[in-house]
Amino acid sequence: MGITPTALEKTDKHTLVNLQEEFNKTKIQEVLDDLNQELIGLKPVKNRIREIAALLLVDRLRQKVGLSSSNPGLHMSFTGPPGTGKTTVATKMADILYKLNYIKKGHLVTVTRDDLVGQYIGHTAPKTKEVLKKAMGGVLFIDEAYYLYKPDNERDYGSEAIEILLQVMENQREDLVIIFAGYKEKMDKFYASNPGLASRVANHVDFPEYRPEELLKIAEMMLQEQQYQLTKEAELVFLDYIKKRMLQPHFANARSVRNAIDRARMRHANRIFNLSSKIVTKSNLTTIQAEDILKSRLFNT
Ligand SMILES: Nc1ncnc2c1ncn2[C@@H]1O[C@H](COP(=O)(O)OP(=O)(O)OP(=O)(O)O)[C@@H](O)[C@H]1O
Repeated sequence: MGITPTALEKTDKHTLVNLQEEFNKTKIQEVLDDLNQELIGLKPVKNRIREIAALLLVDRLRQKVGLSSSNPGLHMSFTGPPGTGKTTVATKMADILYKLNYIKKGHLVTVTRDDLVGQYIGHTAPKTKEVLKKAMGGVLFIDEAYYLYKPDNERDYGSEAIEILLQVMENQREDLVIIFAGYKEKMDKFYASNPGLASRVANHVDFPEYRPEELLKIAEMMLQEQQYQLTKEAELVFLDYIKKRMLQPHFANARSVRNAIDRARMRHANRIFNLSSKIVTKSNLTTIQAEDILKSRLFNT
């Protein structure tokens, strides 16, 4: 079709070389490796982020060699229960977008409804615009985004904030990426009530709830970072603790695990402090024992 096989081959070869070079240049692999190392589990999320990164990279490359670019939508939706790594992954996503030159600064600004919506007439627009100003050049992460929309209250100022966000999403695509986050079911309802907004959110990532064994691994990783470890017995007790905690109200996955660890460290310190011998070994200082966890009120009920 006008192109000789040799010419086509040459172009193909040329493009292939560019892809590899471009990929190396962006240092995206480092971000993906960090993501892999820092977060336990989350396989589907990690795969999805890799897919999005690949799409964005290929699109950049197509632009470079003069091919049509589909102009990929950059706004995203991260759904899942609290403490499942949405904010952590959003930080990495911001870095990827920055490295691919889609945004100029690459920082993450995390907000909730209260940061965007005022309580009185005339307060919402300046509040939302102030947040947008801070987030320009980076990623705006709106946690529990569905609280922006209150269908029962016609005069709620949340819709004013949504209007402003919509304008920015459409007109300043070069400067700002928005990630809407929250529970899946509530987000689905939010999108259904705001089709204009939904149509501008191109990438959806769903964060699954962690299994107890994954939460134990997360705990062990967090402890290791702080140079602590669990005894074998403490491991089993902690797993038991997690299973009990999951059934309690306000359970927030890895965040609840982090809080539990903080409390276990407190009890550990107390135990060490009360030891009859005031000479302690390094192992005393680093080892969390079963009793440090068993003293949690969860085991007294
Ligand atoms: N898979 C994981 N491996 C290791 N640490 C994790 C993992 N998931 C979450 N964490 C840690 O748990 C804490 C909470 O995670 P993060 O804030 O990213 O969750 P979130 O889904 O954004 O929660 P929320 O929506 O409630 O703000 C962070 O300290 C994070 O490092």
